[in-house]
Amino acid sequence: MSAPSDAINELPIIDISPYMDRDGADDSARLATSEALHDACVNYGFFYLDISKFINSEESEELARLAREFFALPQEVKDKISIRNQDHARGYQRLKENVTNGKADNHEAIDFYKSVERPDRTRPLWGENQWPEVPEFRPRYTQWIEKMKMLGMLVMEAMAVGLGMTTEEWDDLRNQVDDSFWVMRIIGYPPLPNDHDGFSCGAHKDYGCLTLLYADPTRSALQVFLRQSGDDASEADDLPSEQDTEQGTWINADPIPGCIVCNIGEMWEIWSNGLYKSTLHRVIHKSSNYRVSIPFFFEPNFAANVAPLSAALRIQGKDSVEGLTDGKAYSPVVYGDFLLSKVSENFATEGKGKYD
Ligand SMILES: O=C(O)CCC(=O)C(=O)O
Ligand SMILES: [Fe+2]
Repeated sequence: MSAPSDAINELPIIDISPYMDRDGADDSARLATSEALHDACVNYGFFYLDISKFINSEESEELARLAREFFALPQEVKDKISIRNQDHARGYQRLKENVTNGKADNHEAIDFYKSVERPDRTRPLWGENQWPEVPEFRPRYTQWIEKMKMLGMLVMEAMAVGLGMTTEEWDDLRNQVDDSFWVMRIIGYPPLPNDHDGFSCGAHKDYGCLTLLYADPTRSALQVFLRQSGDDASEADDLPSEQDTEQGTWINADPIPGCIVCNIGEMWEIWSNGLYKSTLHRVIHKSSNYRVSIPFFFEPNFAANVAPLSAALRIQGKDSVEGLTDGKAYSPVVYGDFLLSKVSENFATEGKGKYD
């Protein structure tokens, strides 16, 4: 397998500040951000978001420090908040407890989901979050969740403009994400031995809406699969090939100071009727340090009915899904049903509900 190339010159960097600073930025700055997002979603499905005006680096570094403090605890202390005590989704998962493409992932993690009104730990995903007893952990991460929810909403609005949606169309889309059934994972990656042919996290697509990933400065860990232009997306859908393929290459998406990595999940692929790509990615971490990453999955509302958007169909020269005669429209899904079907597959085979 050839070494992945450096993504820094390949994945675009998008400044979201025109959408954060309503008074300071003019319409043309916002439009430039939206157009850049549109291009990035058509061509890559992955990009860097410059959030330096929104989050200072000490804040995210402190999250990584708190995560390390938890992962360094004895196994039996970490197991006290195991997913097995709850709904098999919320809580701690041991090293290699997660499986992707039939292989154990070389990481441990804690998952948190949006709280539900009447928790029931016997119902998949419907339990309560379990917080480590590490001092400051809960308030710091709670603050992060609030910021990521706000950021997710701004990126959604900017993407709606990039897709050419009218104000009414954006109102409809906003109603599908304004009570986001978000997920936050805190992941710890010990190094993979150099001669190991496994994965820290196997190749997968995220299946929701937007992933907002803060990762510590470790390089050469997260890799993104870029298709060669002109390839038919459906060919690459059959991957997850873990090998280099004819159709594309794996590139590194190394952290850039002041930026987070953002990628779109399968819900955006449906909304955009395939115009936007949900892109395969994986983690191979072989450096000597313990890596920490914190993906925040900004998702649709649990009850959202996700279907191709008129704005995407207009770009594709199709007036409406009903009018399509070639049958090439993505099928709608109710987000919560889709999520449960993914998680229950894991319940059946693994006795647990891994998020992705
Ligand atoms: O750790 C990373 O960089 C990526 C993790 C990831 O892709 C995921 O949790 O979905
Ligand atoms: Fe992912």
